[in-house]
Amino acid sequence: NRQGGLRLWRNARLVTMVEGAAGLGIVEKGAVAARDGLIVYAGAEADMPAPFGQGAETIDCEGRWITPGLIDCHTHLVYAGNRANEFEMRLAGATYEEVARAGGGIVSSVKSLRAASEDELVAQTLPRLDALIAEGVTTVEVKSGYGLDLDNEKKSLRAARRLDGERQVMIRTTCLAAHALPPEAKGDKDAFVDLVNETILPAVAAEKLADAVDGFCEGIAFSPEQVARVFDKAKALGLPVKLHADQLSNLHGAALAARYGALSADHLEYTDEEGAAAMAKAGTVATILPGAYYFIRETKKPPVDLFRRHGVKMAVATDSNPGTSPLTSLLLTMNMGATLFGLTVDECLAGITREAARALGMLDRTGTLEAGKSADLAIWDIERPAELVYRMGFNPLHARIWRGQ
Ligand SMILES: O=C(O)CC[C@@H]1NC(=O)NC1=O
Ligand SMILES: [Fe+3]
Repeated sequence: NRQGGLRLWRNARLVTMVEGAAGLGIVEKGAVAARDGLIVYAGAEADMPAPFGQGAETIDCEGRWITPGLIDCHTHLVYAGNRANEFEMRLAGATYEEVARAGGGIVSSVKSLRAASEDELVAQTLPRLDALIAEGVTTVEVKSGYGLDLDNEKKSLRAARRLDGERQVMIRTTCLAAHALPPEAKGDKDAFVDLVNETILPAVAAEKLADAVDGFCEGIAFSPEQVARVFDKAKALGLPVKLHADQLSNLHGAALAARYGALSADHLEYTDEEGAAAMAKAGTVATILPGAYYFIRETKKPPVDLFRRHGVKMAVATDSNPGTSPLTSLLLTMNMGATLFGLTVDECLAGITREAARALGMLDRTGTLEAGKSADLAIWDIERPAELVYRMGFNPLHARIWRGQ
């Protein structure tokens, strides 16, 4: 019989990601014990208190590496249809403006989402979620942002919430109603922000459909002033904020996010030193999204050196979305972060575990191999952790454990 459902993974090499430990917090000859979905021990097998060994269901990991379950802390995973046609148009030389005039861009995803039922959204999202899960992802953040009216934003967030009923995964949802202007808004951004603040956010908060609120601070989207109005409302509703900031220009979105104590500011290609310093002071995580940079052939890289110098924590995520980052591999995302932006192996692995958990306000529950946290593990057929960043398009996952199962 198993002692109180105790499970023990032994004879492993641990990437604990423990804060403050040197590098990856590696423990050779390590073991992880879990009971009722929580880690009760993670460390050297020789130091493990005796009770955790007795009566446990024991798995010999045969020297394999164990990391925390991976966390994709920035996705737009719930959407309908796709925009491969735009991709072809752009390859044929069409500009973004020509694509937009042809009905492309975010607006085309809005039309597709509005035409899809909640069930259809779930069905179309599951294959993308399965691709992430196949690589050991145990927590995924999912944004709305293609509904842009009350019913369709709620439909999107309900579909996102349903994902953790369909799969063994932790889903965190974010309301990104301030993503783009819907056609019916006829260019009136301030009136749309009123709709977001007076109609959408209160209803989303009342039904607990979102764990955070996000916005797109950009010339083609919303100004810092308009984002500030949305953030004031989010704060009034008791919801944490995050921001798509300084992606295509420097509107000082990073500093704005920091001023609101945002969990994270994301993209950040055009962020300056003042923004980095403000983020460091506020503890706002910099979420690096190399997939979008790569896919839209951006040339301005996020200021990784400034983040390092100012001690800004960095997360790494897929930004999985149909327009600028149709990417569903967190492993490939790490390779892009290293190859394109010079992130180190340690920064990439921290970026999809501990720092991704921090960007979701979930560091108390996951992101490292420590007692008391959810027993979310990924077990790998690799000789050294760098292999998880080095390869492009190869998945060395041996086993994925979510809440001890
Ligand atoms: O093109 C799309 O569908 C989303 C684009 C995506 N959203 C955002 O705020 N920045 C982006 O790159
Ligand atoms: Fe995004």
